[in-house]
Amino acid sequence: MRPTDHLKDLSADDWIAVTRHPFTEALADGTLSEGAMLRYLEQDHLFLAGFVRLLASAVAHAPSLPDAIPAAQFLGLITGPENTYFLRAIAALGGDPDTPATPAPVTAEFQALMAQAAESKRYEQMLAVLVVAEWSYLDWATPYADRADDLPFWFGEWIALHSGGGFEGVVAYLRDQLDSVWHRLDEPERRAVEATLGLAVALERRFFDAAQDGFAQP
Ligand SMILES: Cc1ncc(CO)c(N)n1
Repeated sequence: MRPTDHLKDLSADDWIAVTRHPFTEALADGTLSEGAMLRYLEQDHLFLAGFVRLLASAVAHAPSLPDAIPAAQFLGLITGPENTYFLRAIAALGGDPDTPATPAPVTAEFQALMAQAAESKRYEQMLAVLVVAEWSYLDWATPYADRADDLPFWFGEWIALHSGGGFEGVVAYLRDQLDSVWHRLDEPERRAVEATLGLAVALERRFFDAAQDGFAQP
């Protein structure tokens, strides 16, 4: 079994909760309220700031240039079209894209986990969080890919950004990186990857749970 399949299986319950969540079901049905989508995107834009630093750290710690290049290109996508999506969608939903929201507790925990991984100097720790973030989004979004064009852009583009061949390639690359580094880890390092990856899946679940009740705002 691939190490990344083993790692996902350790969090099977949380994984299913994340990838078949009522929040993303409502998003893909177009029934999610605009207020709930706005509050989700405001919190997720804060997530993105930590994610960019984490991905940049992974670029810096990749063992070779060919290992670094797909992550570097993905960094361009996230800081380009994806960031622009955030700015357009937050504005269209009535928010102010220039004023960062106050981090909700789960957002702050996610930021702390990403900062810890980014500063760990351990490539496998960075990959543990990156694999969860991208693979779980690919899994929830893929079944809805054919609906993206029929939805308002703030729903449809969010699905399109996390499905399709290009994004599948990103996830395949991140999994390959973690699968290869896994074989060079000793037992304590493997247990540490399992712990970080499990924490990341649990936080993804709590993030959607919180998003579903508007991050505790009316
Ligand atoms: C919380 C969260 N996890 C993963 C992704 C995918 O990048 C995202 N945008 N937000």
